Amino acid sequence: MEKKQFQAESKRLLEMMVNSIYSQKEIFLRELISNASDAIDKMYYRSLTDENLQFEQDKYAIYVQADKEARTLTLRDTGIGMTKEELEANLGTIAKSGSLAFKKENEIKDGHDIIGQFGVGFYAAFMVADQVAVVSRSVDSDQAYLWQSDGTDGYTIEPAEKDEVGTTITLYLKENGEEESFDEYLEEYRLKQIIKKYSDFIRYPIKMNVTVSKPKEDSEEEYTEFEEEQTLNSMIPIWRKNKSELTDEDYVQFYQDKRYGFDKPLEHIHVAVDGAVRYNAILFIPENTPYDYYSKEFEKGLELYANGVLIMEKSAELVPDYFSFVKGMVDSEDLSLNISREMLQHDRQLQLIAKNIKSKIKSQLKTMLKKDREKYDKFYQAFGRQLKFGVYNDFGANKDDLQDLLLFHSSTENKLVSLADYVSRMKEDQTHIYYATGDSVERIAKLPQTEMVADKGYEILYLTEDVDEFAIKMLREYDGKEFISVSSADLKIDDDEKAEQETSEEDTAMFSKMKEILTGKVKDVRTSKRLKTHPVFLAADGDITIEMEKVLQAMPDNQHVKAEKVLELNGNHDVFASLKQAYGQDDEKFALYTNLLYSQALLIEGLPLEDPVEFTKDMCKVMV
Ligand SMILES: Nc1ncnc2c1ncn2[C@@H]1O[C@H](COP(=O)(O)OP(=O)(O)OP(=O)(O)O)[C@@H](O)[C@H]1O
Repeated sequence: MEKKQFQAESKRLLEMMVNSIYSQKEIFLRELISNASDAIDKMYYRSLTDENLQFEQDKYAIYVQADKEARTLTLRDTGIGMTKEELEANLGTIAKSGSLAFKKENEIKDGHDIIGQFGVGFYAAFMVADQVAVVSRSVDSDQAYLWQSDGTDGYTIEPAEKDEVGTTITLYLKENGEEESFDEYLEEYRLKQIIKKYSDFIRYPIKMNVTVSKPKEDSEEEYTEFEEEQTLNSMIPIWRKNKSELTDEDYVQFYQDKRYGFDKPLEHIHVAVDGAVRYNAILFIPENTPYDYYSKEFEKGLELYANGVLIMEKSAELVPDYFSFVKGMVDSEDLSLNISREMLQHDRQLQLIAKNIKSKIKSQLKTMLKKDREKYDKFYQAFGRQLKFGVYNDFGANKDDLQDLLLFHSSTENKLVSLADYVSRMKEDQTHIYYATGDSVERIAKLPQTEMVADKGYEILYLTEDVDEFAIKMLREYDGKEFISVSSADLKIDDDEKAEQETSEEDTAMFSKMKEILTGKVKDVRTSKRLKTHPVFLAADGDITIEMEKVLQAMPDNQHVKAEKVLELNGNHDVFASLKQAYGQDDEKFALYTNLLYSQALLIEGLPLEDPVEFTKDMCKVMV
């Protein structure tokens, strides 16, 4: 059977490609510069085997020049150039990559400097130009050729004049339309911006004549303008340098040049991995919380480079949410890019890198916590909240990774403490980790429910942020020790006091009466095992504590989740005696006392009084 070739309608294909592959037109410049860099790299590789060819690094450069009058943008390189046949094959055939072929022919396994592989990047020029002229002279030929095309009607090739080996590409920019202007690609600042963004780390200098103004010699107010050739890219990616060559200032400079933040980095992590996946990364932990950090506007992610060429400005997949404060970049030669280089084909490599990065950040933070506590405290102040969200989110999937990075206020220490610190200080008879919640350390320290635990000499973690208790509940335990709130019904303290406070039958009847008075407000009334000097306290039975109720109520999608409140009374307090006296003798007084005790308990918990006017009236009744 006769086998037929597919016929490609090149014109249509080119049109489709030009208009659908790339999401941003500015990319054309990245593609042409990458081609120029590849062409110079090929000269380098050629010089390794060709004795007649000397590769002198400083002879090689890429020149960019705009001509506003002619509305042209020209790129010139001193690379390997193309013969007539190569022009035809490489620029006349879509998806034919001379660079990929070069890599294969020369068996360049570590040919990681060569960027091109798909054979389409060049055509990105037609997104901004309606006519492209390429004059090229190959290192293997004395004759130069001009390749020309309008991107729709094929191309022409004819002999041309060119003194030096290399390639000059001239783009005749499209006319400005109503919605689109192409003039921006003639503006110096714009070209500089695009080059800096995508091609900053191309290894050869990208040069442009730029207009500079200087004060005139004899006057400070008058300026003269003149042209100066400037190199626009930094060329050497600092992440490829050896760590020992770099100073802290170099990293700060990089952080600021890249505008990762307006602050200074608190810490940097320089990674060079050469294993199952090869990559370099420079990661930063900023000093300050970005103003929009805890808002929806904040976008996490690291810059992603493939061979020094920017692929993505914010690759979110590279950092987990709980480390979303980390800024920086990753460069890898092992990424399977898609044709536009804007995305990755499949993200196995990316996942590997992300996993690796996660553990690097974690271990760096652990080291900081251990070795430089002051710095860690600073970090924790800025981003600790995010770590706690990390413990809570995803149903606690990451809690093991994060639990050792958490810090909390403490009843016994005048500083934030880690869970490991706490456990190391636990008393011999202590089986649980105690915590108390409230708006501030000062307020928690005064809470009646902390009395008993504190009296036992047990340390109490003070949870002051809304997310704290949710994170603790998600952790459930640390090092085999369960967390327990000082407000919980059973404090797990075996004590004789328990026996002391057994409830008598008479008290039970009195509590039922109180429950009746407080219908809908409390689930139960009972004597407290934990109160020492205070008369009353509002406990919560069940999983939802009063602090959690407060947080949930404040959320926009308030689910009306309520804690099961229990009024606990101190049986040893004088107030309890007064209450007992009123019970059965003076119903009005008994109701008054009950309501007042309940209101006091609400106030201690930081809960709003249901009826402040009624409360003051009750107070007055007691006073007169
Ligand atoms: N400035 C140049 N000097 C020498 N050869 C070039 C130049 N520009 C392009 N070429 C040749 O043309 C081929 C096609 O270029 P094109 O940009 O379309 O694809 P590519 O660079 O190979 O791959 P990619 O689509 O991944 O960028 C290149 O592989 C290269 O052989």
